[in-house]
Order: sequence, then structure tokens, then C-alpha cells
Amino acid sequence: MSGGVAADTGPAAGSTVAGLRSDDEAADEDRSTRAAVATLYGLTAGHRTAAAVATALTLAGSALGLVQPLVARHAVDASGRGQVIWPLLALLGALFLAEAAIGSAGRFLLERMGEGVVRQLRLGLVGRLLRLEMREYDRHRNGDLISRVTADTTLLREVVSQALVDLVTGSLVAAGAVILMAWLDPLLLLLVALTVAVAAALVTSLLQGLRKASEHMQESVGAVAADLERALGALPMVRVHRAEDREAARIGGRVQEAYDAGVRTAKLASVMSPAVELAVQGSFLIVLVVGGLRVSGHAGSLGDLVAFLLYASYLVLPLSCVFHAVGLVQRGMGAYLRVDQALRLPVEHTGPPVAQARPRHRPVPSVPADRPALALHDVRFGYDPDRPVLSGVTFAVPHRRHVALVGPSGAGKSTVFALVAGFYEPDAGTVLFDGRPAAELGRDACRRRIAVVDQNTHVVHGTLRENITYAVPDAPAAEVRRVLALARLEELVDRLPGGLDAVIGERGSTLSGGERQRVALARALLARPALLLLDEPTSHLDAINEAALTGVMKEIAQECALLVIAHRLSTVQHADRIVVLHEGRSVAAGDHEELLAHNPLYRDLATSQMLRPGAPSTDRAGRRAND
Ligand SMILES: Nc1ncnc2c1ncn2[C@@H]1O[C@H](COP(=O)(O)OP(=O)(O)OP(=O)(O)O)[C@@H](O)[C@H]1O
Repeated sequence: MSGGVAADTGPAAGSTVAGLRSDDEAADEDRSTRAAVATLYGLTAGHRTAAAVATALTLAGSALGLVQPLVARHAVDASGRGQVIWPLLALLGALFLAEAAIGSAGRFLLERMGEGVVRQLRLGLVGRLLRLEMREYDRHRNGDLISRVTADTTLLREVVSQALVDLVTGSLVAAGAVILMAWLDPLLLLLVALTVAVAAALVTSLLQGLRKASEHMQESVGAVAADLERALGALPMVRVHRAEDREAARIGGRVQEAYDAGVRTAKLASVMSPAVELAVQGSFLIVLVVGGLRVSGHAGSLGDLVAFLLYASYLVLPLSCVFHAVGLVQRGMGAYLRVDQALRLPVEHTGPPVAQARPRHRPVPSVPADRPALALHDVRFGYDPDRPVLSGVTFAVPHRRHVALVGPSGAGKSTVFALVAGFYEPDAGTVLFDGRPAAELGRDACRRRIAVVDQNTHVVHGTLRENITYAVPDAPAAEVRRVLALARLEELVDRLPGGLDAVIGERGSTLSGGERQRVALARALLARPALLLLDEPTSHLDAINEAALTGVMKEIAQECALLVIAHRLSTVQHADRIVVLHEGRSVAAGDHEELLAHNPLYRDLATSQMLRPGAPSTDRAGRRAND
């Protein structure tokens, strides 16, 4: 297991929402405390100096504490002999103050190290979660992934900043106390050791359950976040269907699970503390009785007994720290496993490909003479390998040409866009940009050539300016004005208080559907892409804006290649070429008149509601209802 260092790829298939690994894998995992400590120790990489200094300070503080009983013993014995004891008492006070000062400095360093570890983990997780392979977002729930960055790392901070050092210092101080007790009175030490051993056996038997309960609790917290995100993300649907109570009950169920697991954890942890305390009190009683009998029988001095009792008390604190830390480590492992699993999810490879990646593709076809901006050659693909979605798509989009992609709902049009955008890789066939295979160029280079306005018209919380200049944050004002004019957004900017600096709500909730669509279009145009992909660009537009957009598309096609998924004749008719997709295949291509004359499917589409001028598609109508 890696110590918080993200592996490039890793197991992810067959995972569930609750836990990304299968139960078998989890069972195979080394659940011993030693393995857990080693794993969590790995997290402190980069903070070892601070950890060493903090440990040294804590130890120094404890050593000062250990000296105090010896001084107290001298003071008691000296007082018994009628000698002056105030210098010894002053020394005792100084030792006490020094212990407190050094201890707090060590504690601060530890807390800072814990924060540092959490920051490192969070940065790693955020970087990773933004770059996962697209399939992983289909497999996992966003809320659960988010809770790994927030709740799980917070629990880990406690473990790293407290448990690991408590384990080291607690063990060393306890060992020191044991040595001094052995020197003072081996018999009494044996009696103390026997009592403590009983408590240790009890604690060990509880650890496994503690870890499982903690894992379950963290999973439940993740599920709460995921379900809440689901409900908040579809709030209009929840409200319209009066499902607040149902959603609250569903999330309440998850909260209850988290509560149950939390109570189970607390139960186990609370059995551990009294076990340790009972062992301690038992040791004290034994030491008092046996030691007292020996002092009264003149077999030992009162000073020895006082010192031994003080050491016994010094053994108690570090030992209970050790037991507590062991419990905390097991609880932290539950959180760590979830963080580690997220860190191991496979990420997209965006750079140029490695040589071995190519055999997935057929031999590269010869580069066409005119090198179209985009070409697909016999592309085949399935989200699920057993269920092909595309089974032979071939077409090209020349530079400064407008190509429309039409086909019945579910034909695979959006899937073609997803492949062109590099969200998925074709199972077979080739996607070429300017005659060069996408696999050879790498995702970054392909994406630099394109801009996409998809059905979801993503608009994020922030200002209108931030949304429009998302691809080119330092775009000159003149460029911004150009795209505002092209996307017919000037009126919106004039109307919004603050204009371009007006803040748009979460997911663009303060804008209309058409406005969101035009913001997305302006953003795409600002990037001046070589190839613009528009998915149902007129779906939210009224007749005036639709006519305007048709004009805009003509203008855009003067600058770049344009591939449009369209359901309206108005956007299809003006295309230079129309590609008809049916059941995952490109079955015909031509201009509107040619296809009307020769392709029965296109004729059907054109005469059916789907491509009737101005009429929304059935599918789109459904989506609107859900908006
Ligand atoms: N992320 C996904 N995982 C699994 N299957 C998917 C995914 N996205 C789409 N599909 C399936 O792929 C098929 C093609 O979907 P796609 O969205 O490409 O069709 P489309 O032609 O764009 O349809 P529409 O016109 O209705 O938008 C559908 O059967 C759909 O259920």
C-alpha cells in the first residue's frame, strides 16, 4: 500500500459506491496494527524532520517528568532526616515548568504536521479526482468522492498528528518508567505488568471491530454526502414531485447508518478506556498494599514506595496513550483506505501516448491529401465492451465547413462527440485531427484544437466574465466583446446588475436556458478553436435567437470547422454536408436535397416531428420538463 503517493493506475473495476474495493480484496488486506502504523507512517513523508523534532521535544518533556519522582523521593527522604528541602522543591517546580513549555512546543509542531499531511492528501486527491478517466465518474458518486477529500482526511489529521507520536513517545516513556520501576522493585513491577497485560489482551481483541465500525462510519458519511448532492443537484425535480420528505427519509437512512456505526465505534472505544483505567487502579492498589506491607515490615523505605507509586502513575498515562493511539490508528485506517482507494483510481493520460498504447487501434490509414480538421474512420465503441454503441462511423469535417450529424435518439451522436473530445477511446477505428491520429497526438493536443457546447451547457458559479473567459482567462476585452456580439449576449450583459461581473448562481441557476446556452457558445468561440462541436445548439433558443444562431453558425464556419448535432431543419438545412447516423453506423452523407431524395431514413427524420422546422424533439421536450 502506498503511503499517500498516488499510483498512476490501479484497481477500480467492479467497485461499489460504499467502498471502491471488493470485499475479497478488503479481506486480503493486512489488518494488523503494525501494518496500519507502517501505512500511516508513510503519510508523514516530507514532514519527518518536524515529526522527529516534535517527538524529541515530547520525549524531553516526558524525561523531565520522569526525573520528578526521583527528586520527590530525595525530598521525602531528606525531610524524614530533618534536612533542608526547599532547593529540591524549587528544582521540582523548575522541572515541572520546563516540562510544560517543551510539551506545548512539541504539541504545536505535531498539530502543524497533521495539517501539513492533510493538505498534502487533499491536494493529491483534488488533482486526482479532476483527472480521472471518464468511466470512473460513471462508476462513482460525486458526493462520495468529495467526502473522501473532506471528512476522511479530517479524521486522518487526528491520527497522524496524535496517534503516531503518542505511540512512539508513549512506548518510550512507558519503557523508561518500567526500567526505573524494575531498578526500584522488580517484584512490584511484575505485579503491575500482570495487571496491564490483562488490559492489553482486552484492547487487542477489540481493535478489529473498531476498524470495521470506523470503515462503515466513513462509508456512511460518504453516502450521506452523495445522496445530498443528488437531491440538491435536482432540486426542481424534487420540489415539483413533492419528494422532499422522501429524499429526507433516504438521506436520513444514511445518517442513521453513520450514527449506528459511530455508536458502535464509541462503544468499543469506551470499553477500551475503562479497561486501561481498571488495570491502572488495580496496579496502584497492589503496589500500595504490597509496598505498604513491606515499608511497615522495614523491607523498604517510604521514599522508595513514593517513587515507585509515582512511576506507576507515569506508566499509566503513556500506556493509556498507547492504547488510545492504537485504537485511533485502526479508526484512521478506515478513512485512509477510502482516501487511498480514490488516489488509486485510474486517471486520463493526456500527454503524447506511450508506444504500447497503439495496438488498440487499427493501422493508421494513409493521411488524406486535404487533411480535414476532423475525420473518423470506421470508429467502433461501447461504454460497456459487450454492448456496442458505435459500430462503424466514418465521416470527415473539412476546415471551414459546416457538417451536421443527424439520427434518431440513441443513434450515438453524443457518443461521437465524447470520442472526439477524448473522453473515451475508440475500441477500434481511428479519430484523426488534421490527418493525424488522436492516439498519436495525445488528449491535450486534440483538446487544444476543439471547443464543445454540449447539451448540458455547463455554467458554473462565478461571474459572467469568468464563465465566458474560462478557456482564455486573459482574453483581451475586444475578443470578449466579439464573442458577446456573436452569441447575442450584449443585451444580457446590459441588463445584469454588474454586467460582465454579475455573479451567476450555482450551475447558472440565475440564467435562462437560452442564456446559458449562449454563454456556453460565447465561451467556446472565445477559444477560437479549429473545430467547434455544437450539440443541439438551438434547443433552448426562441425563433429570433434561433434564426440569429443560424447566421452565427455561417459566420463561425468561415473561421473554423463546425460539427453540429441538430434536431431542427433550420440548423441542418444550411450545413454543407449532413451525416446520417443510425444504430451506431454512419449510413448516409450528402446535402439536404440529396438525402431527401435518396435516403429514406433522412426523409423520415425530416418529415417526422424530430426535424420539423422549429419543433423540439421528443427527447428534448423530456429534458425540458426535467429542467
Ligand atoms: N455514459 C454512458 N454509459 C453507458 N451508456 C451510455 C452512456 N452515454 C450514453 N450511453 C448509451 O449510448 C447510446 C447512445 O447514446 P447517445 O447519447 O450517444 O445517443 P444520441 O444519438 O446522442 O441520442 P439523443 O439524440 O437522444 O441525444 C444510448 O443507448 C445510451 O443509453
